[in-house]
Amino acid sequence: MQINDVKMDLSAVSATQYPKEGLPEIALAGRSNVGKSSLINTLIQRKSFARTSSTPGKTQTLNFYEVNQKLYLVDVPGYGYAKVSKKRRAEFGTMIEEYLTTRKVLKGIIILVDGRHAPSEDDVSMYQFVSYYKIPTLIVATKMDKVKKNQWNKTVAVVTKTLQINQRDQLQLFSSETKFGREKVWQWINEHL
Ligand SMILES: Nc1nc2c(ncn2[C@@H]2O[C@H](COP(=O)(O)OP(=O)(O)OP(=O)(O)O)[C@@H](O)[C@H]2O)c(=O)[nH]1
Ligand SMILES: [Mg+2]
Repeated sequence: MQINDVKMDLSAVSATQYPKEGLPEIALAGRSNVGKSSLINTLIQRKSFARTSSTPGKTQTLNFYEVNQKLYLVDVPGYGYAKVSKKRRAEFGTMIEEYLTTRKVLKGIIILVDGRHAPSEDDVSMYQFVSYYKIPTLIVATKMDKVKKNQWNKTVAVVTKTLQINQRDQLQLFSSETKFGREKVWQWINEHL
């Protein structure tokens, strides 16, 4: 997809701060440091529009990025970050849950997992949560530039089995380094708006 226009619209921690429900939204979730903000930058072809960091816990609010005046990509804070206090983690949980369960214009969610490892318990919980609410989901296994090509089938098998991906959802291998999978992710997004 060609990107003509991106705007970082706003950051929100609760429903009163979300943008008015004009455009469809696609959210990105996953463990801290898995590469959510990097995926957004790859999709919109900007190097560091969404702020990324090698230190986990960079994204701490729901960040709404408006693309081509057509949709919002919503960067969600990462889960499973051990250094965040229990209280803070509970607040994050509430913020993410509120967004995912109440947002009418949410059309789909992209859950990122690290293609180098089996999905974690947190990943499994997250996927079960969105499946329960029947939110259309694309699983993206990222950092595939770090996985040898002859292991890619194994990544597909392990991620599919661990998450028990159901038939209405899809899995896409991806790399923000090489941009592998970018068009396929856009295709899924466009099919779900
Ligand atoms: N090799 C490689 N590194 C990646 C890839 N995607 C992200 N990274 C690196 O992983 C680190 C974390 O990336 P972010 O995009 O900030 O991760 P995030 O999921 O937004 O993290 P939080 O905001 O903390 O939840 C950075 O150092 C990125 O450069 C990828 O596809 N390949
Ligand atoms: Mg981030």
